[in-house]
Amino acid sequence: MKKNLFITFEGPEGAGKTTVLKLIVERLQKEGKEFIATREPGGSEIAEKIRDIILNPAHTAMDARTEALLYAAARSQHFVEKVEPALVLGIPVLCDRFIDSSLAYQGHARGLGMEGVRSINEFAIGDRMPDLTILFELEPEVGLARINAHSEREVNRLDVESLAFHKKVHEAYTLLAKQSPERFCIVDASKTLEEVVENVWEILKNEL
Ligand SMILES: Nc1ncnc2c1ncn2[C@@H]1O[C@H](COP(=O)(O)OP(=O)(O)OP(=O)(O)O)[C@@H](O)[C@H]1O
Ligand SMILES: Cc1cn([C@H]2C[C@H](O)[C@@H](COP(=O)(O)O)O2)c(=O)[nH]c1=O
Repeated sequence: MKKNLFITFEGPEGAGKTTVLKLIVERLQKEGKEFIATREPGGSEIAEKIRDIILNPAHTAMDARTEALLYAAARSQHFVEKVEPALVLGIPVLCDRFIDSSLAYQGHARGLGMEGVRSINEFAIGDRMPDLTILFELEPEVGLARINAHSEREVNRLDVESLAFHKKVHEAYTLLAKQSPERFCIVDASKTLEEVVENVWEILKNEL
């Protein structure tokens, strides 16, 4: 049976992706599994620098196309430097956000169109899609309330978009999951953190 080597975590702001991934990483390490965990935008030195430019709240003048191209540039660098080499060696990769974030945020919520954004990403990374995507399903209001409740979290340029924008992001994820049911696995992220971690673990434990 083909192994799902390239696994991405997706979903709206504050859905718990980063927190859950950290806890899953601890479990996998305890079990002595070989894998890498990474994130987008970022995950490599150059891509982290691009992340700083994209997410800087002072960059209010950033054009939507510039934004989409910078995400794709960061993805290309991260993919070539970190993701692809691991996959070639058969090492599983767990990635906090990937191309679906661009389709949802830049393609749908920013209104650039999913097909245009898909095509610049094809230029960036070819046709390599994740094997499995865990979608953290959560109403945007709940996710935004979670991140606003934690004042220590750095607020980025996308966080402060309108509720209407975040509703579009949520709508896009629902659409993407419907378009590719063979790849998406939906987790109810409104449950307690412990429950969500268990649900994700159930999905992943046989994959890695
Ligand atoms: N199931 C949960 N119930 C309640 N709070 C949660 C849950 N999961 C995570 N949180 C809290 O919500 C906040 C946001 O979580 P986290 O940063 O992991 O989300 P995220 O999906 O990575 O968000 P973003 O994409 O915006 O960075 C954190 O303070 C975290 O402790
Ligand atoms: C990969 C990617 C991300 N985004 C957005 C989504 C979030 O608002 C930020 C990343 O912050 P996080 O705390 O690391 O989740 O960037 C995007 O709009 N497009 C993308 O391709």
